[in-house]
Amino acid sequence: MGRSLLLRGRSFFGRRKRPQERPRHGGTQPMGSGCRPRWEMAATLHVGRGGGRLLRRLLREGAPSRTRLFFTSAPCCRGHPQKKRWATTAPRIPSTRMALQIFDMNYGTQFGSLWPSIRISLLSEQKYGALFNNFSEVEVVAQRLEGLNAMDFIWEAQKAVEDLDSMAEQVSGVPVSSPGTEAEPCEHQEQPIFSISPNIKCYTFPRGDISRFPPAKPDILGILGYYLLDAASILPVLALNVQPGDVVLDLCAAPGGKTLALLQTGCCRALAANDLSGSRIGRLLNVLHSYLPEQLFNTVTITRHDGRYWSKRSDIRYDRVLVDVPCTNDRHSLKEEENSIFKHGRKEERKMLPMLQLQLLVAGILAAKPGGEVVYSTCTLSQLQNEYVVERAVELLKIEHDITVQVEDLSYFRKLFQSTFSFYQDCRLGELVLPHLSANFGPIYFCKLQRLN
Ligand SMILES: C[S@@+](CC[C@H](N)C(=O)[O-])C[C@H]1O[C@@H](n2cnc3c(N)ncnc32)[C@H](O)[C@@H]1O
Repeated sequence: MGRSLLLRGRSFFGRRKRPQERPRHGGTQPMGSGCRPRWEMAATLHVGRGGGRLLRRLLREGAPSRTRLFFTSAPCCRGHPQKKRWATTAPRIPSTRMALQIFDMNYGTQFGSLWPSIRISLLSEQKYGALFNNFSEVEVVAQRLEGLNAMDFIWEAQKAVEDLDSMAEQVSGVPVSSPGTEAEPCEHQEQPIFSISPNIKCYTFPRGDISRFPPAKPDILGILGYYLLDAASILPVLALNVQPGDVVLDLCAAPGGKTLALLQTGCCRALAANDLSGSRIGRLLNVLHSYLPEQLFNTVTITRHDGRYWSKRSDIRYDRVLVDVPCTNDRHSLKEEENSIFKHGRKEERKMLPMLQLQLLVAGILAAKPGGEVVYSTCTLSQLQNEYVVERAVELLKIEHDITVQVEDLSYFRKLFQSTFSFYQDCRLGELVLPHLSANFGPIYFCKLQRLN
């Protein structure tokens, strides 16, 4: 590709000129404007192949005195269009802005008229929940949280549904099921059975209340009373419906919010917490040490493997598997430059995310025993990383492993938790919590699958 060199005056490539060398009227002064420029030479060289060599020689040996060198974007002598050249210092668009541009393009189409409201919520301050630590001084911590006017949204939701059910019973005279109970099949029974992991408590401030939780304090044993997280990220753990004696795998576990929630159930006979990242495993270990008594450590195994190849490493088949995959992490990507997947150099990695997610989900399902249950979750709104991944995994397991997977209905989550979260109504397979200014949690997508054979 040819390039052209414009030779004018002197001073090139960053060397500061002495004041007497500087043209009095500025270097861009047009010729013939009445002021006599002090440049001795002004020339444009059109150079084809070998232009780089010429430039290096000029730099080494020095250009003629009072000569300025410029690259121009003039077409080269062969008439080919000039390739645009970027200085290495050209400012790059910040990752947060890049993320917003891409979201506007994709989510504008995906969510239509809902997008402006989701967008402003994503750009506003996020709301937190306090995951209650059952292994701390429970009464003191509960009093402290209730004193702040926060409520356990899981208990509130179950109570509200129980109240509705008993009202319905009184009106119809037909018994209806309650949350968390496996009722006998019954012809009259049309209410769904709410099956959620037990013993998990998570405090939130009421809708519209944007108060913040103070940091948790250690008790006399040094154990912290609650863990702050996006309250919607508890929903995938609730959906997993861990039962007493279950052997559980958390395939992408670090930094450990959901691992901690799984342990709060008190149901895990054994829990394998795995992650690929060593530094994030360090954070997971810190979390477990800060929140659990030592005797509970016997039930937890921490490993650092590539989750995609899990079943090649372990023969254990699990009752429950959580696959909380890496994703575009939408809220974080709009706020933080650091570690952003939208950084210039991470474009390829970003494009490959759905493939990585698919591989992790397939590995998670292969690690489940027949009849076992798997929850797939992300913190993105992207259909490509959510529903498409689930669809592809179901197809792939059938074709390549002859394994049948059934997607389970989680629509009762919408009814149960409607007063705390804003749910998207048009998901086909799973559930999606949409950020909303009055309940600024999420985005969290979760979908439950059962391995049938
Ligand atoms: C969304 S985060 C998990 C958050 C965690 N479940 C929690 O609640 O704190 C996704 C995690 O997947 C891990 N990861 C990425 N690629 C992985 C792989 N191939 N195998 C296992 N873990 C992986 C990342 O290091 C990251 O910690």
